[in-house]
Amino acid sequence: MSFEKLPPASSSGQVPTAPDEDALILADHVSLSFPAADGGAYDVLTEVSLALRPGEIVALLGKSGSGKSTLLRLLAGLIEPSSGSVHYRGERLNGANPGAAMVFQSFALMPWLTVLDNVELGIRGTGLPRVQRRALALDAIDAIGLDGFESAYPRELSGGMRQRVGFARAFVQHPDVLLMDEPFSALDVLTAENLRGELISMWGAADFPTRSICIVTHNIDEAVQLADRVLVLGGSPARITAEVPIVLPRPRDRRSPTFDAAVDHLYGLLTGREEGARAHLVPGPLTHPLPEATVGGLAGLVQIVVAHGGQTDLPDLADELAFDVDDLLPLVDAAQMLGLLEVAGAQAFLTETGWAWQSADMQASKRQFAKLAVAGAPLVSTIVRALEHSNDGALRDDFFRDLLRRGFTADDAQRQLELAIDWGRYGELFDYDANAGEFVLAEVASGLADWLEGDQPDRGSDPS
Ligand SMILES: Nc1ncnc2c1ncn2[C@@H]1O[C@H](COP(=O)(O)OP(=O)(O)OP(=O)(O)O)[C@@H](O)[C@H]1O
Repeated sequence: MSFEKLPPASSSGQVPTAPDEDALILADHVSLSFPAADGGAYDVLTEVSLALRPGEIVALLGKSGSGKSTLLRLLAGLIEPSSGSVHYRGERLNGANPGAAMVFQSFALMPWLTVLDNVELGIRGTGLPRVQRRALALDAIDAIGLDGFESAYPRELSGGMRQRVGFARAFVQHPDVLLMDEPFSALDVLTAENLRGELISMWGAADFPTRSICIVTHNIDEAVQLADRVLVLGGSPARITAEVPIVLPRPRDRRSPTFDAAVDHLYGLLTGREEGARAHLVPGPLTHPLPEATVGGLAGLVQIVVAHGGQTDLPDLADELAFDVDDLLPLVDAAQMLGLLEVAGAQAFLTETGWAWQSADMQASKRQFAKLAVAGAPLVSTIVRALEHSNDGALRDDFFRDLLRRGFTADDAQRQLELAIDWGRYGELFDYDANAGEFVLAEVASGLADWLEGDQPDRGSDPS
């Protein structure tokens, strides 16, 4: 592929120190809100500032739903910030970013077009003559190892090959900046590893035209493997909560202690410190949503930690279970919310409460869970309190849905209700009548009433 000659991209792992005025893309105090159902606004990002500088790969790391893809779309100029601004080479964006090309998790190919036509789409509208567009597309196809497949249709290709087409469609634009939205997460482990390796060798080649890559990921390992700098997104609305330089030479050795230390550090930032950052907020269903964890999943996690003697290294545990960080973190968050686990750095410890819960018989375990959920899970306690104050111990689900819609999308609000129902039913706090769309107070919850009215519910105290 005929890449224009450029200074070699950084392959030393050194974080470049170019000042922000040299930034290729600059986000300046960017906030973004989506319209909420009640006519208000749902804030996704707040006051995010970042610079993508020449010679660096930056990873945007955050939990699911933290706003990573939204931030990437802002950098691409596909959506406009509600406040603040995005600049490309000093020019404020007003529409699609002319220096950026995107690679999507879903590949985003046109099923009715061949590989060649899909790749050529990347430079449609550039004004280049057809012959030249074809030649460039063929070069890009060649560079990404797809020659021979020019006339194949996406349905004839494996996932890895389809993503290669996605890469070629971006590379054919010779973009200054490559914006990648979880490009490897829909691929199987080996294919993803292979493609990551190829991306890094292209990045290290002197004639690779792209000056900076920004990759969205929820995979800590991937962030440490690829990035010169990791920006951690967290909070609600999300902001950049940490910036971690990864100063490791390439190719990076996953088994090295320094690689491990970087993974542990990021794991700690994702699991622990975010809680700290939110600690000043009065916990409520909107500020402290229920993590995506069922009671069954929680019990499983606690059992595994017990099997490890009550203490475990979370990245090791994720590896051991062949889990993605995205799978494990919500369970850990939920266990922390209920006081079953404590997390320090990347280490998780079972608390006394956790030990007691896992060794209790079924009825005692349900009673304990009820107490913990009312004390630690704001949405559960909100539902119990509201039911306690209703005339007949029953309330329409719309009441809670409307409350939640002040801070969540319709889908997320529904998911919060489903999780609360799972937790509430297990603790026999309330039941949910799906036909009537009603929450109904369970008898056991009435016993919690006095305790709930107390000043500061103590997780260990008895409600009765
Ligand atoms: N067009 C939209 N309208 C309303 N809400 C949206 C829109 N796009 C995203 N959201 C909401 O914004 C929040 C952040 O979404 P986003 O996709 O950016 O998160 P993410 O960190 O990339 O998540 P994931 O890792 O699951 O892809 C989510 O709650 C999502 O539901």
